[in-house]
Amino acid sequence: MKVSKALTIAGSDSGGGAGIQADLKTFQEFGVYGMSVLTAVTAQNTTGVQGVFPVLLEGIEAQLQSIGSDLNPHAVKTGMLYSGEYIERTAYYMRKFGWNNVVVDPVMIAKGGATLLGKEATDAMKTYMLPIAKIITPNIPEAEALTGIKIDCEEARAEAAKVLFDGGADYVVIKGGHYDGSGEYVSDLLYNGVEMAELVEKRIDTKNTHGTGCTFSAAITAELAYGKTAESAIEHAKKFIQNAIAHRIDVGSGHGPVNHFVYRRIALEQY
Ligand SMILES: Nc1ncnc2c1ncn2[C@@H]1O[C@H](COP(=O)(O)OP(=O)(O)OP(=O)(O)O)[C@@H](O)[C@H]1O
Ligand SMILES: Cc1ncc(COP(=O)(O)O)c(N)n1
Repeated sequence: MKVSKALTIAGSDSGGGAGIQADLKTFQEFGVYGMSVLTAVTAQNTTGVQGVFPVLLEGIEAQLQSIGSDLNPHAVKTGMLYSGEYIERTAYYMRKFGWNNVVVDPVMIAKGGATLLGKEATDAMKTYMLPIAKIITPNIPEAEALTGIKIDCEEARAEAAKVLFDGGADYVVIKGGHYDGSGEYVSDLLYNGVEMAELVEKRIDTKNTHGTGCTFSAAITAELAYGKTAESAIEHAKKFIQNAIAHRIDVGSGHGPVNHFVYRRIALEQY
């Protein structure tokens, strides 16, 4: 049986809510064969990040070479890339193997405030990752860091989306989870170089939002692996993350994860 294959290049979250674990769980939920290149190990749980331990650069290159020489993913996503040097080498291998269905989630800071990407790496993200990104999915603080634009209104968000498009991404999604936390709705802005569109859903009042960004971008990647268009992949991923936040599971005492197996659970509940 032929299957669609997706690769995540990201950090490990020992707590299982974000990073590689969120990505692989999401790939599985979408029926896509998941593969991983680990960039860093984090000691992490629902209360925060207790430690960050990068994988040797040599180890990252070896993993990329192993995947590229044999497994040929249909789509690839990046998450926590740790440093400018790691970004540059990762981009090199992505180009070398001709991976062009690429979703870049420019992970910089964990929800609890821990730094997951060195400040010096912002330039590397712009130089090496933006030009190979089919879709880039920053949250508001990440879009601000990448563009230098303070996003405090819709015009500023649209301006930032244009700057990221001009930097080389084919599609820009600036996520609204961090935007106006008191609003009734949460909106993500999608820009394809021609028009701006808003993806709007009801804001769910919950503290279980750990890993929302990872899960959302992994769902987009899974859909791209199936051969879906970018627009349709983003739309479906938005519905998935909404369901995964809404059908909450309770794990840990802090900011819990989203429900990665929500579709399976809904299917089981229907019996
Ligand atoms: N409370 C919420 N209710 C509904 N949707 C939400 C909520 N919080 C986030 N989202 C959605 O989840 C997705 C991820 O957005 P968010 O802005 O939280 O990304 P992020 O900060 O990169 O996530 P993380 O860093 O936690 O992985 C977006 O589609 C966003 O609209
Ligand atoms: C390994 C890893 N990658 C990404 C995130 C971002 O997720 P969040 O902002 O929800 O903490 C994380 N916490 N850990």
